[in-house]
Amino acid sequence: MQELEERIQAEGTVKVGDVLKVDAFLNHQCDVRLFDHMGAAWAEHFAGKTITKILTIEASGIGIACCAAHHFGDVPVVFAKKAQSINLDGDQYTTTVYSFTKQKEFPVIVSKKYLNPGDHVLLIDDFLANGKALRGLIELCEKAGATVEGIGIAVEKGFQGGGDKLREEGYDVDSLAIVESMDPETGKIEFRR
Ligand SMILES: O=P(O)(O)OC[C@H]1O[C@H](OP(=O)(O)OP(=O)(O)O)[C@H](O)[C@@H]1O
Ligand SMILES: O=c1[nH]c(=O)c2nc[nH]c2[nH]1
Repeated sequence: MQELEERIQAEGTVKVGDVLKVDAFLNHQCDVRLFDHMGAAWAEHFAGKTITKILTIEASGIGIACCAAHHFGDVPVVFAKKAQSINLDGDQYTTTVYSFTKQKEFPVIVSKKYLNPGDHVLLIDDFLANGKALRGLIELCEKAGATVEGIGIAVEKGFQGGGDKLREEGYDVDSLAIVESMDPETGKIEFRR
């Protein structure tokens, strides 16, 4: 998606440790017009599929998923929580995920009320790096008996391999920008073509 690639080139910075910082528009300050355009791009890609629910993971996937939902008939958006809470009651599907930016393991929890065997799920997230967050969401869907119809990602770091492994396994992964290489010393960012 050209608009997203241009924003990354204009406002993104490359940090050591394979971190691309795009918090001016994607995952701290949020450009909702851009999010809307991203939702439209995923709707075009997944046009032939029936989507009954969007599933994401807190925190950074939530805003993007909510904007995308408008393009899928305002389907419900469910986000997996990364901490237990007195506000979480009843039976839950749980697993654990290693967080790329926080560098520690988190529980990942969805109430059984909000993920069902009849659901046809689109997974949405801001970043795809090693694929840990998506693996957690896929596991929750498997536990619920829900079908993963596709995966919509804003920025995939292709050189970390998580996305290509999922594609090899047959998942339909639509990443709107795939960073093939990035250099913290020069700041150069190259996209997959
Ligand atoms: O493919 P992976 O290696 O799993 O990396 C991608 C995940 O990393 C980030 O989550 P993180 O927990 O780091 O931060 P967040 O709380 O801002 O969502 C991002 O939001 C994705 O969920
Ligand atoms: O802001 C972010 N930058 C990244 O490079 C990244 N990788 C996973 N999650 C990420 N979030």
